[in-house]
Amino acid sequence: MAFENGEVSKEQLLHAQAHVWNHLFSFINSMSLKCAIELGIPDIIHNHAKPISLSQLLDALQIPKVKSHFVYRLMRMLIHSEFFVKVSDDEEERYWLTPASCLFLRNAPLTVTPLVPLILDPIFTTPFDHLSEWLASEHNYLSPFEMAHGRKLFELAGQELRVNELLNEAMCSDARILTHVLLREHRQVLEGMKLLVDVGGGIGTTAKAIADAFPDMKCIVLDLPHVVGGLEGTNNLTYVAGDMFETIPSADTVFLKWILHDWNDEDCVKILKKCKEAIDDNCKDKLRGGCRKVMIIDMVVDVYETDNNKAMETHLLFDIAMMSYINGKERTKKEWAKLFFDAGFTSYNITPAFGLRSLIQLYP
Ligand SMILES: C[S@@+](CC[C@H](N)C(=O)[O-])C[C@H]1O[C@@H](n2cnc3c(N)ncnc32)[C@H](O)[C@@H]1O
Ligand SMILES: O=c1cc(-c2ccc(O)cc2)oc2c(O)c(O)ccc12
Repeated sequence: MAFENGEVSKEQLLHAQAHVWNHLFSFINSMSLKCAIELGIPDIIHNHAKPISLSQLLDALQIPKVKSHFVYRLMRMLIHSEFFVKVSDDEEERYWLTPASCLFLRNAPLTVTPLVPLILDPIFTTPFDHLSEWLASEHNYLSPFEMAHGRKLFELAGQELRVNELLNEAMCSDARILTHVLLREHRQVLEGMKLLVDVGGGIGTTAKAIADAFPDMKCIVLDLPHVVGGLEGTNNLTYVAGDMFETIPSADTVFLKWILHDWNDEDCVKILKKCKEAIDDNCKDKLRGGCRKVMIIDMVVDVYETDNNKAMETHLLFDIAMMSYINGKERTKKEWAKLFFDAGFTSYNITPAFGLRSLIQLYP
């Protein structure tokens, strides 16, 4: 196909050019959002308790009037991206929140604000500068992240408190949303369990919510020493510092939320075999009984209709992100099934229970 010889129409040429512009400038979407969150615009509008005019917004931001037009343009961009809506009255246009900007209210129980400093921190964006070099290189770097920083992500998190905190806070905010849905909509999948181990459970947000909702269930959080070291458990919640590739405490249920997408197939099979040992060990202990299974919360790329383009884009973005941070991947139904059978499990079911993520239940 050539533009020069008239094979492609003038409209197609200009459409292609606009497509390129949109694509190359799309990082400005993230950066405009980051700017609004750093300025605290969602909280200002929320605290105002009714749609806010541009001049009221400038006053609250303590931004001089000479910059009014710049803030207007930032808001116009973010209205287009569906983070705010414009409400017009007789005098002037006013801004109000959307469901997406409500997720950025700092003190809201389900806030996602900690994702911004994580995903847009240079530690996490620099690996993308190394993507082509990594693909073309003969070095044995596991990921563009390792090529950029000379260390793997979880190694760096173990060495730099700031990175450890960025990761843990972001995971915690995700766990709050997930448990909100899990405990309201899918509570039955947890019923009857006596002992659950949350493998790579971070600082324990998910396990704590489950332990509080089921006081008769005992929960264990297994994670690396730099994550769980020094954390205090409760009556029915215990922290264990360890390595999931070595030992997973025995339990009737092993819970893996957003773990397997961090690892390649070979490592996933190793982890799943350890999970199977953990539930098989528990079976030998007849006193515990319970319902033996592994619960996985992760993406299944092809559970949605093929015409759900937005869901597909999110899956693809996560897939490239996981490849770049950690040599992980997002998997299709067929790829998941292979891991499960290679690890010795006999059956499984997939429920698209959490928006773009699914609940996979695996049975020995
Ligand atoms: C993507 S985070 C998921 C955290 C949590 N499951 C959640 O979804 O909120 C991955 C977690 O796995 C932990 N992790 C990485 N390698 C591990 C290992 N070898 N043994 C135990 N945990 C590990 C990390 O420290 C981190 O907390
Ligand atoms: O950098 C990240 C970000 C996430 C992430 C994205 C969306 C959420 O709602 C929460 C967290 O997840 C990551 C992850 O699982 C990982 O292993 C490495 C990096 C990140």
